[in-house]
Amino acid sequence: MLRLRGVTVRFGDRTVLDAVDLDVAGHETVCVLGPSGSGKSTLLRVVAGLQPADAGQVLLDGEDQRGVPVHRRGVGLMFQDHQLFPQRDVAGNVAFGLRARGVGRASAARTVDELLDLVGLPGAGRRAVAALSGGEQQRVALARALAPGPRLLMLDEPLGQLDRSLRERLVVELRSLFGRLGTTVLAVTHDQGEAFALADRVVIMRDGRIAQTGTPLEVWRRPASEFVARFLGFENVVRGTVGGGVADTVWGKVPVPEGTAEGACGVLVRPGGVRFAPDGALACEVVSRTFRGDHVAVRLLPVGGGPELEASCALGDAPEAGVRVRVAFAAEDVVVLP
Ligand SMILES: Nc1ncnc2c1ncn2[C@@H]1O[C@H](COP(=O)(O)OP(=O)(O)OP(=O)(O)O)[C@@H](O)[C@H]1O
Repeated sequence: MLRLRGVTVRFGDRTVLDAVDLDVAGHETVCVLGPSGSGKSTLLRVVAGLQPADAGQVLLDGEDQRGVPVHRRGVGLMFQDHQLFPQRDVAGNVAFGLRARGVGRASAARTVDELLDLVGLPGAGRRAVAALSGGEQQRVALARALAPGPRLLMLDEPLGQLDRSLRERLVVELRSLFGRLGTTVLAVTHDQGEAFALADRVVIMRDGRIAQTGTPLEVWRRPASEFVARFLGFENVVRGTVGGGVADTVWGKVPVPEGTAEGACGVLVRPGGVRFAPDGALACEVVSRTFRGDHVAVRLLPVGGGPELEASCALGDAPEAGVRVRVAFAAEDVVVLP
């Protein structure tokens, strides 16, 4: 449905998008994730036609979009600050794109009612937008973006300004809504929880390039690089040298998955794979423990040197700060990075 080929954008001598290739299939929800300044919004703007590319192609349903203006691309946009028209009521906002396309008043009103039902605001048409909560305004913005029936819906930080619990609820609602409507969605967020909950596929960007793409599970299980691992919040990453089924690291020998190529690599141990064991080879001192809801994150400082590491343990099992422990590493939670 959407195909980017070698899309490059430069601002002065800075390359903000660097030969990006990306495909989004019909009915797919793809979330672009990445640190601030990695080029996520620029990517959306190029697809929308708000930013010309210096090189490369944007194809929608196989058609090159070069020279096609924003309003002829058939894409819906919803930006972070959702810019509702304060002087119009809810229905007036949602109907805006329909009326602009010459849809008759009665037909537009029917569509508005349907969309308000869909986004969970039935009967809200006559309400003033200024009197709505942030989450309600977000739903109105979504209904407005959906109203013209865009072939591609693009969301830039769609839930950015909402509080956490509302975001978590809306993300579930959005996913189910997109599933029911069969909408194709390209969304940008810096919040990995949001991206992982919403997306069929995530794209992680770094400095204008795609660092990894895959299903949330694939990316979570097998980050492709140290950058992606750290971006996802994994901190137990060290250099190592693989030989004979283990990696030699500053934390001692770490078991690696069968078939791992020998030689220099990065080693990621997920916190769940750092196990307390009386016969564990690595002696550590507990630096801190932090309650995380369903587990406790325990920071450990290796007694013999090397960077701190984090263990995840069950609520009742966390050792106290200052205690000496021994840890072993579980091979199934070790990921070898290039
Ligand atoms: N019109 C512009 N002129 C010059 N530089 C720009 C322009 N628009 C964006 N940039 C720069 O391009 C880089 C990428 O910006 P972009 O907004 O795409 O990043 P982002 O990943 O969406 O970041 P954020 O998460 O902070 O919104 C940034 O360094 C930004 O300063």
